[in-house]
Amino acid sequence: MGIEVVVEGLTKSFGRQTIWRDVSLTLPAGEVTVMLGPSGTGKTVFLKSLIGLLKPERGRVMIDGVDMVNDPDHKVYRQRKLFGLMFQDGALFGSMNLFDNIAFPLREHTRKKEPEIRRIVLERMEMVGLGGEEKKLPGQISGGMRKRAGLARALVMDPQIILCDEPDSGLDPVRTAFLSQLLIDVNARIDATMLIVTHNIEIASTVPDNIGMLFRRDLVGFGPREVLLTSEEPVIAQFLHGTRHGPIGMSEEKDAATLAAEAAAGHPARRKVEIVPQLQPSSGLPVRQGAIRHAARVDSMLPRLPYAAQQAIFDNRRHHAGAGGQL
Ligand SMILES: Nc1ncnc2c1ncn2[C@@H]1O[C@H](COP(=O)(O)OP(=O)(O)OP(=O)(O)O)[C@@H](O)[C@H]1O
Repeated sequence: MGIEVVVEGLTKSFGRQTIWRDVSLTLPAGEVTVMLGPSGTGKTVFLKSLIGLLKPERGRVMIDGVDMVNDPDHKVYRQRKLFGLMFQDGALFGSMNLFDNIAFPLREHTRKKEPEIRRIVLERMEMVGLGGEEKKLPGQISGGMRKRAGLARALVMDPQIILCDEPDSGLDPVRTAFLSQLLIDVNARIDATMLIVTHNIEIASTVPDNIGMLFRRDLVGFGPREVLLTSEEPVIAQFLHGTRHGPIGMSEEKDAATLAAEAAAGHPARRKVEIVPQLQPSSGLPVRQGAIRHAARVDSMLPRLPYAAQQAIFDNRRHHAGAGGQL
C-alpha cells in the first residue's frame, strides 16, 4: 500500500524570490492527486522538495516518520527509495535500448541477478503496453512511448509513492487519454500514492481523487476532485475553465486596475465545464483500494462540503453504480 505524505507549512525561496509559502496538505495513502497551477508557480520545485532534492527554508515533509526537509541526508536517501519518478521527457538515456533504460535503477541500486531483473523489466514493460519493444532506442519511438518507458522505469523499484511531472507534455489528446487510463490502471495494480503535476484539464478532471492548485505563491485550493471542479474561487474557476477573465494574466497575475476594469465590464458567460465521471481501472484489474479509502474519507467530510461539490460526488457515484463500477 502507498504511504501518506504529510506536508506542513512548507516555504521555498530562491534568493529573494519566494516560490510558495506555508503550503500544508496531505497526499493520502494510495490516492491519486493532481497539482495544478499556471506556468512558473513552482509545481516542479514542489515535487523536488518532496523527495528532498530541494530544501525549503521552513516546514516539514513527513513520510513514515522521516522529515525529507530537515532530517540528515542518510535518512532522506533511504526514504527516497520509496519514490518512483516520471519526468516530462521520460529522462531516458539516448544510447541505451528500452530494456537497459528500464533495468538501470535495478542494476544501479539493487543486487538482483540478471534473470530476476529481466523478469521485472519485462513485467513492467507489459504493464505499460511496451511488451516486445525492448530493443528499441528512445530515438526510435514516439513521445507517448517514451513517457510510458519512463513510467515503466519509475515502477521497477516497487515505489510506494509515484511523482509524475507533466506526463502529458507534448502528447496529443488521444495519447493523453490513454496515458490517463494507464495511470489509473497502475494505481489499481500497485496502490501507490500518486502525485501528478499538470496543466491538463482533461487529466485533472478525469484521473485524480484529489486536486490542489498553486498560484501567487500560495496553495489556493486542495481537496476532493469535486470540490475543486465545482469551485467558484476566481483563480481556480478561471484555470479550470481556461478563460482570459480572472486573476491569472499573461505572465502570471493581473494588477488590481486590470481586475477592476474587468469587473466593471462584467464577466462574459463562462464556457460550461461538464464534470465527467472519474476514470475506473480497465476491466479485469483489481478495485482501487485508494478509491475505497478516498470514498470513506469524503463521506466523513461530506456535510461540510459545498452543495455543488456534494451533488458532483453523488453524480459520480451514481454513474459508477449504474455502470456496474467499483464505487
Ligand atoms: N534551482 C533553481 N534556482 C533558482 N530558481 C529556480 C530553480 N528552480 C526553479 N526556479 C524558479 O522557480 C520558479 C518555479 O519553477 P517551476 O519549474 O517549479 O515552475 P512550474 O510551476 O513547474 O512551471 P511549468 O508549469 O512551466 O513547468 C521559476 O521562477 C523558476 O525559475
